[in-house]
Amino acid sequence: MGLQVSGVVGVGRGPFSLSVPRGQCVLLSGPSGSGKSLLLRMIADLDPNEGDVLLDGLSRQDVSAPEWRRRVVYVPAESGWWEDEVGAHMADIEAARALLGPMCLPPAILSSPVSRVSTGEKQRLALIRALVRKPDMLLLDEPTSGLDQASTRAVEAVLRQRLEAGAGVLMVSHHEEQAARMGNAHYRMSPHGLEAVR
Ligand SMILES: Nc1ncnc2c1ncn2[C@@H]1O[C@H](COP(=O)(O)OP(=O)(O)OP(=O)(O)O)[C@@H](O)[C@H]1O
Repeated sequence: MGLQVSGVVGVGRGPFSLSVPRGQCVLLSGPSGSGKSLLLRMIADLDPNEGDVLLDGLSRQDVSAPEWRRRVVYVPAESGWWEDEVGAHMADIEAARALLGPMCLPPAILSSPVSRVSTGEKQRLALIRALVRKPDMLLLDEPTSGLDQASTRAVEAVLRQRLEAGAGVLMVSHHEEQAARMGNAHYRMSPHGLEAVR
């Protein structure tokens, strides 16, 4: 059970193979520009690619693209916002409200204009936006980069709850300590492809 990626090639890269069992957090590190974001985007089927990607044995070819991206959600390092107000982006406003405290965010932030929200707040709100859609797999691109220690620990605690509830996480991170705290497995992206660190 979980995510199985086999022989994925695209944008002149790969083949990449890895697995993310449910309940586990898999870390992905590697030099800037080595293709970590590209791999997450290919798994979410946001960039052209070929190869087998299965969730709990179900091939992504057998579900619609929007349904695949709801189940296997990609959260970029910098998310796009298209409405004026933060709350208008949340598919489930009550579920979003319930996550504000655990993410160290003030209750009033859902009614704030996006333009008044800080970069670190937007980063956590983008994660909340993804979480309220109840994905099975979270593909997170540096979800705590630039956050202070308290906010980083808060995000990690929320992710740990999701892992305990049976979700899987594939997360780009450059922090060794975070890998030790969160990662059940760790891959490094190198010019030769993915290398298992542990
Ligand atoms: N759709 C695309 N088509 C072709 N090349 C792309 C595409 N998207 C990104 N690239 C290129 O692929 C390379 C890898 O980019 P990517 O964003 O995946 O790196 P990264 O490992 O996530 O880097 P960083 O740690 O700096 O975020 C870059 O040189 C980038 O310009």
